[in-house]
Amino acid sequence: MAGSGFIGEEIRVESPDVIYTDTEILSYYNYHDSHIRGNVVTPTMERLVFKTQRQLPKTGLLLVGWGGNNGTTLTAGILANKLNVTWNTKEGLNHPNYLGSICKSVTMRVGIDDRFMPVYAPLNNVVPLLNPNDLEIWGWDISSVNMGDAMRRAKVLDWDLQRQLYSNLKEMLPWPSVYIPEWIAANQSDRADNCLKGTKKEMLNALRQNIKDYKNSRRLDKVVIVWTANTEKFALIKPGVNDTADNLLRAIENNSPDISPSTLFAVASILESCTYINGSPQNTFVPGCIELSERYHVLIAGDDFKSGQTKIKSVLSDFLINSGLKLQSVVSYNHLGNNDGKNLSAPETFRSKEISKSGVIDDVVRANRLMYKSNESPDHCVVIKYVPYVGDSKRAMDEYISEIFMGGRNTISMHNTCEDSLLAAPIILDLVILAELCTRIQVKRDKDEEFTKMHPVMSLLSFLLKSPQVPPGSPVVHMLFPQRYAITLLKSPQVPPGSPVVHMLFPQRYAITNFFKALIGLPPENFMMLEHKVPSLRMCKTVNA
Ligand SMILES: NC(=O)c1ccc[n+]([C@@H]2O[C@H](COP(=O)([O-])OP(=O)(O)OC[C@H]3O[C@@H](n4cnc5c(N)ncnc54)[C@H](O)[C@@H]3O)[C@@H](O)[C@H]2O)c1
Ligand SMILES: O=P([O-])([O-])O[C@@H]1[C@@H](O)[C@H](O)[C@@H](O)[C@H](O)[C@@H]1O
Repeated sequence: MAGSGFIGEEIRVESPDVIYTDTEILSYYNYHDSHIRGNVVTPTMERLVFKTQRQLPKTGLLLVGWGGNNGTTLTAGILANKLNVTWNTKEGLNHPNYLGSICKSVTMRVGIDDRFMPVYAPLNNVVPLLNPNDLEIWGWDISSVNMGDAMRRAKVLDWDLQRQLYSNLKEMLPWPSVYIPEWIAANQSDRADNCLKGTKKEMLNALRQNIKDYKNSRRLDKVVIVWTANTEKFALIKPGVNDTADNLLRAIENNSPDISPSTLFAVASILESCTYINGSPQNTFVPGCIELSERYHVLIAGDDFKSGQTKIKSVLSDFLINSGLKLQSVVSYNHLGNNDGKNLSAPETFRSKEISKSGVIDDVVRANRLMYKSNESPDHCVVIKYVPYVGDSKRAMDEYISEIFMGGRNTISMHNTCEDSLLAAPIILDLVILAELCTRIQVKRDKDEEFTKMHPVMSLLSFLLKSPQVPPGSPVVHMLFPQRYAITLLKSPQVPPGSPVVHMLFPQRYAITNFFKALIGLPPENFMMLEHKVPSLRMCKTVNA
C-alpha cells in the first residue's frame, strides 16, 4: 500500500547492480570501510558480487537433546503453527505465533518513500528464507521418552495446547544417543535409558547412519543439526588428540576418552555435510573440529543460545558504556528449576555456562580506552541456582553500577522472568533459518573469477548467541584455543581466524540486516536520514543511477 511505510511482499530491486534470474539473485555490492594507519584514515572500497540461490531446499532439522525443554517446545510450537492450533487460557483464546524470531517477527528499514519517510519490510521479503512450518524435525535423546510425554515433562506449554498436540507428538520417539556420564552432571543419569553402545567410532557411524537414513526417507535436500542437549564440561585441548582434524579423527578411531559427545555429533554432521549449531556453552568446536569444518566446507555455529538475561546484558552494557557512563560492576544472578538448571548445579557444567555468560561485555569494554585501561574491566559476577519449584520460568536479577559525572554513582537493578524455553525456541529457529540461508550464498570480489562459499564459521549469527570470550583466569583449555571462532549469534560467538568477536547487540543485529541488504545490492543502514537534516537533499534526491 503506497505510503504505508511497509512492504508486505517480496522486494524487487531495480538496479543495474542487481540481477534476478529464476534460480538466483546476483548483487554487485560496493563494500566501504576505512583503513587506519597511525592517525591516518583512508576510505576503502571493495566491489563484491553476492550470488544467492532463490530456491528453498527441503530441509530437515535434527535436534540433539530433542526430548528436552527446548527441543519439545520448539517441536510443539512449530506443529501448533503448522496445524494452526488455537488454545484457551484464563486470558482467552490464544493463536500460534513465532514471536521471538527475528526471521518471522522483525522488520528492517529498506529505504525511504516519496515523502522521504522510512519504509520497512519483513526479513523474509528481502531474501527467500525457509518457512519453519516446512521443517521436518527429528532427533536424539539419552531419554527414551516420546515427544508427547517429554512435552508434559517439560511443563512449558499451556495444558489446553499440550492436550491437542499430544497425539501427534507421542508417535515421535528419539533415536538413542551418545551418553558418556562424565561429560555432564551425574544427576542426569536417571534419565539416561536410551543410549548407544560400542566404541566412539561405532557410535559415530551410528549417528551418521541416522542422518543418512533420515535424509533419504524424507527426501531432504539439506539437514541442519542443533545441539540442544545438556551443557557439557569443557574439553581439554590436547596436542595429538583434538588439535587437528586428522588427530581428532584418529582419536575417535582410538576411542579416546577426551572426545565429548557434542564433538562426536559435530564430526558426524560435518562428515555428512550437515550444518551443525552448538546451542550450549561447552567448547564443542575444538581446533580439530573447526579444521574439519573448513576441510569439508560445512557451516558450524556456536556456542550457547542467547535468550534472555545475557541478551539484556549485551544491550545495557552497550548503552551504559556508549553513553559515557563507566560501568564498574555487573552482577547477574538467576535461579531456575528445569532440567537445564539441574544439570548446571554441578560445578564443571556450571563453569561452562559461567564463562559463556561472562564474556558478553568484553568487546564493549575493550572498545573504550577512554574509560578503561587495557587491563581494566568491570567486576562481573554470574550466579545460577537450581530451584525446582520455578521450573522453566527462570528468575533473573541483575545489578549494574556505573560511575557518572563528578563522582556520582548510577545503579540499575532489574528483575526479569525469562521463560527459558519460550525464549530459546524461536532463537533456535532463527539459527536454523539463517544458517540455511548462508549455505545458499556464494561471494567473490568482482575482479576474481571464482565464487567461494561463506567462511564455514559464520559470524552472521552473532545476534542469537552468547559470548564465551574467555575472561582472564578462565580454564587454560580456552586460553590455548589457538583461534577464536565465534559465531556471535550465540553467547559464545565463533568468528573466522583473526576476526574480532562482536557482542554488542545492535551492531550484531545490523550485521544481519545490512547483510540482507547487500544480498540485494542495497546500501547498509546508516541511520543518517540526511533528507531530514539537509533541506537541499529533498529537492535533488534521485534514484541511484
Ligand atoms: N533459554 C534456554 O533455555 C537456553 C539458553 C541458552 C542455552 N541453553 C542450553 O540449551 C541446552 C538445552 O536446554 P534445555 O532447557 O532444553 O535443557 P533440558 O535439560 O531440558 O534438555 C536437554 C536434553 O538433552 C538430553 N541429553 C543430554 N545429553 C544428551 C546426549 N549426549 N545426547 C542426546 N541427548 C542428550 C537430556 O536427556 C534432555 O532431554 C542446555 O545446554 C542449555 O544450557 C538453553
Ligand atoms: O538467559 P540467558 O542469559 O541467555 O541464559 C540462560 C541462563 O540465564 C540460564 O541460567 C541457563 O540455564 C540457560 O541455559 C541460559 O543459558
